[in-house]
Amino acid sequence: MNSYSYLQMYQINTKDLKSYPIEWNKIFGNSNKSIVEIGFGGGEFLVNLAKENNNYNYVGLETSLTSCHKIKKKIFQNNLNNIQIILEDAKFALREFFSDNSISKVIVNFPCPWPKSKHAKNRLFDENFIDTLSSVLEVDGEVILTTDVFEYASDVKEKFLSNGCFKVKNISEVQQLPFKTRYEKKWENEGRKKYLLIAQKRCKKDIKRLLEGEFDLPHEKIKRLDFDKLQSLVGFKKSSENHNITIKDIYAKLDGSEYLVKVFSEDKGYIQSYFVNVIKIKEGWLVKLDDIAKAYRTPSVKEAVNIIAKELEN
Ligand SMILES: C[S@@+](CC[C@H](N)C(=O)[O-])C[C@H]1O[C@@H](n2cnc3c(N)ncnc32)[C@H](O)[C@@H]1O
Repeated sequence: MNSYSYLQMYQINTKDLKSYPIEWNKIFGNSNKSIVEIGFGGGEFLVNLAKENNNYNYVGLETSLTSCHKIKKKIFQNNLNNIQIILEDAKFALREFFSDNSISKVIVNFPCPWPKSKHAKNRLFDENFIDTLSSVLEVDGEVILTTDVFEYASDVKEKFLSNGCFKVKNISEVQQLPFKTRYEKKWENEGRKKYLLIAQKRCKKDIKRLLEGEFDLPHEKIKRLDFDKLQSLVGFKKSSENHNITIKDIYAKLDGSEYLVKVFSEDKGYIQSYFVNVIKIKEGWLVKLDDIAKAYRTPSVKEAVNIIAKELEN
């Protein structure tokens, strides 16, 4: 194996899956329970945890590609086969990729606190996320949050209590984590304190997932293509209670046999940017979700393919 081949390993290509939630026991080839770390950063905590205890499967969720590369190097160097990672927003990933009652612990070390109220929507712990935790954790399963911001810990504690499905221990000050992380070192150097919050699941709320079940690539056939109609789609917007769709632009292949429609869509706050292809085929034109710049086949993505086909057909 050359020195960078490990970059292809340990990461699930979640957009390629044919069904959701993910069957983790098939991925790991065992019946162990799962522990999930959100925002693993340099990967110090998750890798050491996985080295120490082989009785669990470990899944790391991160939005930073650099962090994913860093942890893969550590997993490879330690020859671990009990960690998989996903490059994705944890609010989406925890809800869509894990079935009910399937996780033993969710660990979050030093999440970004987003202290300004205008940035509050970026905070990890919101009401929907706590509903997700109440579904995906097993009964008695725990959320273990460490933060350097006491107000953040108290705000999260209040949210767990108002959800009603969690028993929450008092926030305590901790001296050090079992494995030191990059941010723990950073805050220690600045003399900041660390606070621990543990919430234990007691009951379950039902959540609606966007991706449950089996998925095919959405596609529609149309007989003729009116180029003026295609062009007029730029700027098209559709908003409904649960999703929004905007057509941003259209790109053409030089020989006119294929067009790429650039779409932004949002499902319950989850935003995707992707392409819908309009391709010449023998019997007319095929409108389908582009399979190179991939998107999850959420309701808004399926609707975008249908809308484009319908508008072109009219
Ligand atoms: C302050 S750093 C802490 C990193 C690490 N836990 C540590 O203690 O060194 C927060 C990390 O969370 C990640 N992150 C932020 N929002 C996220 C989200 N919604 N889903 C997954 N990861 C997220 C960031 O990319 C970043 O690596």
